[in-house]
Amino acid sequence: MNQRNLDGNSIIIRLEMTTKDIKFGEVASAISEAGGDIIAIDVISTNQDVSVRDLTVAVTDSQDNSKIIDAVRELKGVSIVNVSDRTFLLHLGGKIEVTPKTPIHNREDLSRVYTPDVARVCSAIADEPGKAFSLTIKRNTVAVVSDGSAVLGLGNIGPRAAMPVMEGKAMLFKQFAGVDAFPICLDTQDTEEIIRTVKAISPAFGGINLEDISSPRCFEIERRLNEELDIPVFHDDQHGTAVVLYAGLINALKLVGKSITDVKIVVCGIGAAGVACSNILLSAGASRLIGVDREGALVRTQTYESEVWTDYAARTNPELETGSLRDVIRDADVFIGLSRGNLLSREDVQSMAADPIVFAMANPVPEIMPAEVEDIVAVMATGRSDYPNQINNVLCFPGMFRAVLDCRATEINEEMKLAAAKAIAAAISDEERSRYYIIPSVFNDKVVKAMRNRIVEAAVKTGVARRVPREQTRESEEL
Ligand SMILES: NC(=O)C1=CN([C@@H]2O[C@H](COP(=O)(O)OP(=O)(O)OC[C@H]3O[C@@H](n4cnc5c(N)ncnc54)[C@H](O)[C@@H]3O)[C@@H](O)[C@H]2O)C=CC1
Ligand SMILES: CC(=O)C(=O)O
Ligand SMILES: [Mg+2]
Repeated sequence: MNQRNLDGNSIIIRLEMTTKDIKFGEVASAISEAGGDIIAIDVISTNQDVSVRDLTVAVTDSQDNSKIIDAVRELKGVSIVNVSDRTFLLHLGGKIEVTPKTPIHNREDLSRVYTPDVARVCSAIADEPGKAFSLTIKRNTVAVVSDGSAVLGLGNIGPRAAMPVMEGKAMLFKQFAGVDAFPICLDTQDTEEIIRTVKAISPAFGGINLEDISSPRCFEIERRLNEELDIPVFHDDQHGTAVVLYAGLINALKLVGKSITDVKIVVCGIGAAGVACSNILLSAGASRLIGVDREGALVRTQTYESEVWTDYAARTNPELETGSLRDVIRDADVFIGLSRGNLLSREDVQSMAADPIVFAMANPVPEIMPAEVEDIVAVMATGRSDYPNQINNVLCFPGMFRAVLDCRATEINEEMKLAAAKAIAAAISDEERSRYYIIPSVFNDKVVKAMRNRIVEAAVKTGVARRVPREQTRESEEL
């Protein structure tokens, strides 16, 4: 696939051609001159006079769309019936639905799934609330909760606009780990109201995945919910990202022959993801870690309004470096971006130490595009699925929640996160590891299974599992 297709979208143009006035080759040349690649042609109907076709055209950005459409519109003998964007088509009507497990054929079925017989099941749960795990969707269902305040790198775009991301996560939960997930976007950004609401909806769920809630509110919301609920609450932008980042860094450092205890690491964007990623690296032994946000490097000699930053500065930047990203990135071995797109320049990367590792993880646009530094980095990773080395929390949350639902964990602790990171890193053997392959693909079906078993083991060992899944022992032996 060429770079144009990797970077862009595609549109489908349905056009009607009058055969006496124009040949298809002329349409194809006009599209190509306007910057589009025709990647598929479907003939919808044709007769002696008129031919209707759908052309799927790869384009780099929305500006190209109008250029291409205008170029086709100007051709004599062609009229555009409609233009559709394939991504938008995929979202029409939303991406998930609820499907019953068994059909209701007759009155007897009806009485069993609903009233009157359902009342016996309700009473059994009322007598013994723990039975909710075996007799309702709780045992396999997770709420994906957002307030729309930090959606990808798009910022505070609100709960309605956050829904496509949360629906997408629900699809991934199901496809990769068989977990049922509900997208729930709340029309409030008030910490107390979010906590109250999540607690109120929690009886239906075996776990809560908090998503795209901005810092610093996300820290308090997660802490309080974990204290007040008996099911795991996991802010994925913090811990899911940290787990996958650590897994990727284990393999990247092996490639360049450097140790986490020695390398200088610069983390850009000290928000939800940046704080959690820094924490996991510090607990793995990183000693020369510097955080940078909008106002420059965080350093303990300064005071910050945010308690989180004050605490962060106290635990990092031992050499008290000050200044902008450009200043502190000099001689760094590792750059980790969890901020916004296009913040890092080629010159910044050139000023890093030999064999630089660049993890530009902002979505959808990374801090620097791989093409700009491909020739000068040892290892490059982004959060995107259209480049090699996707460091994205999608590699963590399906396996993590599969494990906690299977063992009915009450929480997700540090041991369980480290077990997850090690299982992900170990999916790549010494022979397989390369600068383009430091992290397994989300389509590698061994990853969820390996993670699940190691996380359940850690949960049992640390006493947070309410049951040991029957297949655990057998599967652990297989791996
Ligand atoms: N690849 C992955 O798996 C993940 C990627 N991300 C990406 O990381 C980014 C941050 O996400 P969150 O931590 O959830 O958001 P957040 O809103 O909690 O944090 C973003 C931080 O970046 C800082 N920032 C913004 N502009 C900056 C600049 N010019 N220089 C330095 N810092 C700047 C903000 O001040 C804030 O502290 C987003 O782009 C998101 O898409 C987040 C989670 C997972
Ligand atoms: C991947 C993800 O969770 C994010 O970019 O926010
Ligand atoms: Mg997110």
